[in-house]
Amino acid sequence: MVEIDPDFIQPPERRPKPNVIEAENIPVIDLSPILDNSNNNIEKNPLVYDELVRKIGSACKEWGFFQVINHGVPIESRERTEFVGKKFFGQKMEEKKKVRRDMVNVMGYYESEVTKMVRDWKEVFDFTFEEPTLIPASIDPDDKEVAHWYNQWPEFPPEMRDIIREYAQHMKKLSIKIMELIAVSLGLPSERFNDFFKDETSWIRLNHYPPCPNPNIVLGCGRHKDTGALTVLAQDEVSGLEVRIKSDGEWLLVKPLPNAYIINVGDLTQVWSNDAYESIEHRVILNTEKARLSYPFFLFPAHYTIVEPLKELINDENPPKYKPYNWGKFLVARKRGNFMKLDVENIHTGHFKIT
Ligand SMILES: O=C(O)CCC(=O)C(=O)O
Ligand SMILES: [Fe+2]
Repeated sequence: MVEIDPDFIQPPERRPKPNVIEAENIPVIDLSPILDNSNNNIEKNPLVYDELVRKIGSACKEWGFFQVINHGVPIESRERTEFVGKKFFGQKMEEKKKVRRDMVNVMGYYESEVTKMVRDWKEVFDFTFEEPTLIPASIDPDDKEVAHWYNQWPEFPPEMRDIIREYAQHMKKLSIKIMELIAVSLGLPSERFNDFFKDETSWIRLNHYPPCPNPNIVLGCGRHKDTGALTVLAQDEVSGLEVRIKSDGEWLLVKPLPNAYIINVGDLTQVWSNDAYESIEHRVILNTEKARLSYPFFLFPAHYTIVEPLKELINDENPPKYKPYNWGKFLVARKRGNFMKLDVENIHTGHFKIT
């Protein structure tokens, strides 16, 4: 057996099972009724829209995630993103480290991510959507000073900046469309969430998981939930994403469906909906032969957003299940936690739960 750095080794209860089970029945939702140029669009066919909303609502409730097809994102943009991502990660470490992230430049390359206090077998590249992104300067609740996040664009491949920027626009558009469907499915006006994203802190990550000599005791990404409103995730043809389904707590592998996107309900949607919808735990398993690339877009609101269950969704019978929290301060604390290595657990949404 090849020696593995102990920082990567998962405790026995978090290791992958020897027999991977493929998920069946994951909802696959056809978004063609809401495409700009659809023949079947909502004005022409309200029943089709109602059916779409019903499917989204039930996928959010029963699963906390689903896949979408006919989503309107041009396949060329996705392919170009995957191509430049592979080119970037294929470089020598010394080149990649030129754009390595640190406490000040939180965007860029990184190879030492930690999830739940164990190192992930992966390297990442992070890009913020708005340049610059406004963010609190510190975690101190009384400190009103604002700082800025900028991207660190690599020299190679030179076309990466334009390709990722274009792709990010498609991700934003798709994620807002899905938030609109989620809003309607909760009985709210479709644009109910939109103002939260005016000065958004959304970002894109490229995840590269190299083959691993011992995938039985190591994970590409440890179990976690995504903290934002929702995640729009693309994966290449190599499988690895597992989700922990709600009905029986079993880990199931999400087989790649060509050109589909995986949508994860995030913790924010859970809080806004006062637990009507729940975020889902997921992780990434590895294999000994093939590298894998995935690239999530994390839809995050403006830093000054006070996150709390929506007033329309709470009442005497259904009181708020979360204390309000400031999104920017939370985000800064999380980013800081990323540098605090293996001895402390990172802040998470559960800290605001009213018990
Ligand atoms: O690689 C994947 O499929 C999932 C990655 C992920 O969960 C994340 O980056 O938050
Ligand atoms: Fe995730």
